Amino acid sequence: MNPDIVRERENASFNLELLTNILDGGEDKTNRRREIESLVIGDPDFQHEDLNFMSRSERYDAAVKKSAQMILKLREYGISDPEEIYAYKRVARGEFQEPLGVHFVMFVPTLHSQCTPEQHQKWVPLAESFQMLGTYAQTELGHERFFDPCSCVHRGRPEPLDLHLGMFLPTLLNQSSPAQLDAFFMPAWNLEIIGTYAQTEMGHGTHIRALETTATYDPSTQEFVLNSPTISSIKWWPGGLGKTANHAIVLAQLYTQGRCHGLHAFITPIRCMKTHMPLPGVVVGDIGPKFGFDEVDNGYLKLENVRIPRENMLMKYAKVEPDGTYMKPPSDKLTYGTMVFIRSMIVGESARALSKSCTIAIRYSAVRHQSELRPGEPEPQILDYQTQQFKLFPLLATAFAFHFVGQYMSKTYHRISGDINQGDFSELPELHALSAGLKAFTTWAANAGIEVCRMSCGGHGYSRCSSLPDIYVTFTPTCTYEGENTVMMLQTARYLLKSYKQARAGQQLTGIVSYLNEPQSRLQPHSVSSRPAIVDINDLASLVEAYKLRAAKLVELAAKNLQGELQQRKSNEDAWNNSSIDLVRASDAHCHYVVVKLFAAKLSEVGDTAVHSVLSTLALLYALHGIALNSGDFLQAGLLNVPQLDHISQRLKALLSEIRPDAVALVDAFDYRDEMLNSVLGRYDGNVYENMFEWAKRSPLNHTEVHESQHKYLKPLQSKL
Ligand SMILES: CC(C)(COP(=O)(O)OP(=O)(O)OC[C@H]1O[C@@H](n2cnc3c(N)ncnc32)[C@H](O)[C@@H]1OP(=O)(O)O)[C@@H](O)C(=O)NCCC(=O)NCCSC(=O)CCCC(=O)O
Ligand SMILES: Cc1cc2nc3c(=O)[nH]c(=O)nc-3n(C[C@H](O)[C@H](O)[C@H](O)COP(=O)(O)OP(=O)(O)OC[C@H]3O[C@@H](n4cnc5c(N)ncnc54)[C@H](O)[C@@H]3O)c2cc1C
Repeated sequence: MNPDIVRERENASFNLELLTNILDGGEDKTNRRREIESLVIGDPDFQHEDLNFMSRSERYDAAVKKSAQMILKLREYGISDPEEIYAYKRVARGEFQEPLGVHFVMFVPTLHSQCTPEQHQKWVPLAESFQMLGTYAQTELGHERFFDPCSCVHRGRPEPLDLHLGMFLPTLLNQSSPAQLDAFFMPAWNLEIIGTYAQTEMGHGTHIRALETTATYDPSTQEFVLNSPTISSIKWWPGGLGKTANHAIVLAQLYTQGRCHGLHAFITPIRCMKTHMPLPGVVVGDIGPKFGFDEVDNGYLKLENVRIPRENMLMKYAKVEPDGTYMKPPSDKLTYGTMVFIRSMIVGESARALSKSCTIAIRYSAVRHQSELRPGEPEPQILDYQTQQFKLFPLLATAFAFHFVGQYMSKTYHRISGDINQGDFSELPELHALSAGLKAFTTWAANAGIEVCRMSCGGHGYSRCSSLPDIYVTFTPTCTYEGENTVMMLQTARYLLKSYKQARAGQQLTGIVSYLNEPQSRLQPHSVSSRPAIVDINDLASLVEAYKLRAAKLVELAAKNLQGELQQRKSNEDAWNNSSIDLVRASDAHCHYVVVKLFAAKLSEVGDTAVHSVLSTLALLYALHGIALNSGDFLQAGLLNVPQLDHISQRLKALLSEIRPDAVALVDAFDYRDEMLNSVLGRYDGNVYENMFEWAKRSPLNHTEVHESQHKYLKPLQSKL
């Protein structure tokens, strides 16, 4: 063990095990998680060469193999609790995505949430399916509960089966009639059906109302005919589509009786279940190498008059009768349910990606010595530089904040989606607004934070042995997929503005936007001199209040600007576009408030004094750092005065020093085993240099002493010059 890192751990002011228990949700949960992680770590079937030294094809191969092994072993061990499945997969996958991800997390849940009782009768009876479930049946949970797709949503490294687990299965679960569930869920669960979620097209990802794929109902054969009418309508991006999947949930414009009824979901067989060859009329393949996601075969799909039975339309909400009569869903946004689900889960993924990056960067900073602080003295640990602390500790605080927000988002999703399943759609708009905004807010912050962590490791951060480049390329698409972040912020803004208008009209708001009801007088702008600053920079409750007032102020500002535009210009749409910078700013402030509020609220649940103290320091750091970064907003809202800015900056420095002795213990509390971090820089024992040397020796370029290019090009060149 590296002596620096040993000393760091000895200096910790709190019992890190207690903090780990808080992060896990209890001591029992920590113990069980560790038990499960050990199942993978001790399993020779999961030992393999570092994927960094493999070609893309080899990585895809290894990822599919790993997915298959994981599924078999989970069933063999009888691990069925979603959190336990998640814990198992987290280690088995390391930084790699799971090829079956979207099958389980998007495909099956979509089926589940979109089937009708009539379809239920037609397909294999439910009970038979449960018998086939084996250990899952033993839990005696309701059909919607025995499989929790949350267990499959986690973005380590991508794998080809991710879309099957991540979107295909969840969509199955969310949108199938019970009959469809019986027909498709078990084959999907048993991987006879490997599904993906094919929504995005080459021409449109965001504006899904403009998708061009058509599904035209033919009553004479009771089939839908699927077509990709243009080049831009080719499905593009779905994970696992290129090589792995044999079915896709295809989102297409439904035509029946000569009318278009908008976007609906259709289970579409794309490859023969025996030979895996593409079916007639199906043109399918891999879209080629990307920024990351090497293990995943993101694919294209062109449909040429592909016929599927009427029963393959997911009909829990909208329906097409045999004669072609269309029946509307209770809400046309229910087709979007899978996206809301994944967005909610991505919030927790932001916390994980950032906490891993902080673990690597902070451990490395504790063992890396560089430059001189005081002449003649040994080189200090780079963690002793104030600037290094300023880079890393606010991110550490952010990782904790997002962890708690992720827990909240997951709970809220389950609560509201439970109501939706019971036919109560009243909280759907709030769920959509919250999940869209927090998905964008947390992924943007984590994405930027991972890169800061990488840079803070100097040159070695650039090496793949640090794992930081992998974490970055794997995580960064969360800012784009499941709803591009700016677009998501604008969706949240739409809800905020609607709520603001309702509040102005005297309506009592509930939920997270209820602060918009507070007396307008508190929100009037005051000149700094005429109004005492309300922020007590040492009091978290006061800071939460300041974030709330800032959010209210920015929502009001956006609303006024929009109103101003409307008075000057012609259409709502132009006015919206001309106010969209303000709208995104308002959403951002709203989300920031939610995060600070939830972090502060978490503290009240912490009993242990030492853990409470260190978490309070982090919460204060998070809140004050956010104010420093956005000081213009707080000044503009009259919540802060200029002298206070200097106090904040002094207080921030003091907080960095307070956190310094606990920094390594704080990242240890995230409890990532080396096998999960897969980072030479982030090793628990801190023995970085010798292991970096060993790692480099395994590079394929070192397999021979002299590379063949010497003989092929350089020697001949030398002889010519
Ligand atoms: C941008 C929008 C939201 C716009 O939709 P729209 O129908 O044009 O809506 P609008 O006119 O702006 O608003 C109409 C109304 O619909 C509401 N709404 C919009 N989305 C939802 C929702 N999900 N749940 C509940 N409600 C929703 C809006 O709030 C509006 O409500 P309102 O009229 O204000 O009451 C939509 O098109 C969208 O969600 N685009 C993003 C596409 C996306 O997320 N694609 C994901 C593809 S799968 C993927 O990326 C997999 C990743 C890989 C992996 O996970 O591994
Ligand atoms: C790794 C990866 C995996 C994916 N997996 C899947 C999958 O499994 N299944 C699937 O169906 N799709 C998948 N996708 C596609 C993904 O969902 C889309 O790329 C995403 O929804 C964004 O849409 P877009 O590409 O059309 O971006 P665009 O909408 O073209 O965005 C480009 C720019 O335009 C801006 N913009 C667009 N509309 C607006 C607006 N209304 N207001 C303001 N600005 C706007 C955006 O902010 C952005 O800056 C995947 C993508 C990636 C990268």
